[in-house]
Amino acid sequence: MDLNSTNASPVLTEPAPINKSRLGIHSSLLPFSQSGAPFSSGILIPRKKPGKLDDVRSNGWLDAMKSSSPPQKKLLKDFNVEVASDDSDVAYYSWMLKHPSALSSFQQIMNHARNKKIVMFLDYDGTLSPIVNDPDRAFMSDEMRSTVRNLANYIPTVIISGRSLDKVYELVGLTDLYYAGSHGMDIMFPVRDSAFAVPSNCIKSTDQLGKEANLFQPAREFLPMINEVFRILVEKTKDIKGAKVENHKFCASVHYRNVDEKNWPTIAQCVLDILKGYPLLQINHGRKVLEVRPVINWDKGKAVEFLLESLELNNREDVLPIYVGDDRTDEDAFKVFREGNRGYGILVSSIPKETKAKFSLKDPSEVQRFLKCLVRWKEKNELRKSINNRSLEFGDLFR
Ligand SMILES: O=P(O)(O)OC[C@H]1O[C@H](O[C@H]2O[C@H](CO)[C@@H](O)[C@H](O)[C@H]2O)[C@H](O)[C@@H](O)[C@@H]1O
Repeated sequence: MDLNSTNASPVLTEPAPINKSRLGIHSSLLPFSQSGAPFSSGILIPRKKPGKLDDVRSNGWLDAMKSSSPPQKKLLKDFNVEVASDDSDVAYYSWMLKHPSALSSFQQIMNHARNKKIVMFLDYDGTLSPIVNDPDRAFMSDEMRSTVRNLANYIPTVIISGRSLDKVYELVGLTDLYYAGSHGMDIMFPVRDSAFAVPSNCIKSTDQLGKEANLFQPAREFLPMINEVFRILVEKTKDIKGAKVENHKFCASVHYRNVDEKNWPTIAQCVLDILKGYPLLQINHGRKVLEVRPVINWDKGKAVEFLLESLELNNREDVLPIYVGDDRTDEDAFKVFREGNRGYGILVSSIPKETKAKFSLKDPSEVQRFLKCLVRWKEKNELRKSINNRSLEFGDLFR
């Protein structure tokens, strides 16, 4: 990805022509035509996508909500598998033939990693922390934290999450990592003295340790809009029992995990009605969550490419990126690896799911085992290298 070419770049290299993007966002970031009626705040709005249905029953939202984190039986039915009592295991194991366990394929993955630099991308919720009812209590275990810390000693490690950058940093609490929040719309990366051309719309900031860092925020102009919508969402959903709205800076999440299923149409219709006033915002379906985000052409896949580029590790034969995630938003990163025939996507799922990931892991405890194996493999390699170096030095004594 050439970050400064106007075609591929998400980044403005010159001031945007005013009639193209009053938001200051390059047209390559907007997925469809921008000729439309002026927005009340003076922002030019894109023409609405044709054929969008205005009712949650007819536009597929309700179906998507029901199938997010579905009970096993329902999902197996979706996979056309006859479900009778224990058949779920059979279905899972036959799915694993297509997406083998990253644990049992560990040696195969490491064979491929030989003489390559691994870069690890880790999603947070459902990958490092188990899915729980209260998003404020989705903590990773101390053991997982120390595993990730050990990993980062050997391998550049990025945490990439739908949560805000600050929140995910607070939850992970490790300094030697890279972080991307708001589904990759808020990226902090180190300042380097190198050939990497820092995109012109990056801002200088400081990281958690007070060190100079770059911030890349391709949806920065949407900040007031997201804040406004967040406040409206909170207000309009306050009487729906169990509903919870989170502000993740460049996106807002409306949780319905704790809402009675009979009220799902109400919460969905409420979000849809609010979004009718904001054509520059769209909805993504996560795990029992509706995520409101800008319509810019940016996702976790683009963020992964951006981060690799900024670490000067993109499109290199000697680099093996690995991405572990559990969510639909992680599919964008899996797709980048699969289509580019580089790197490995690992889906965390205990049920069969349609995915672009090559491998699978059942749950966060398997993720931890996989990361531990990687640390051990790295430790052994380092030891081997230092023994080799020492025997070379020893050999020098006799030369
Ligand atoms: O990209 P991620 O790090 O996976 O974040 C995705 C969303 O994760 C959180 O919600 C999910 O986890 C919650 C805690 O386990 C769970 O209660 C919820 O149902 C899940 O959707 C987070 O709260 C969202 O804002 C993130 O977008």
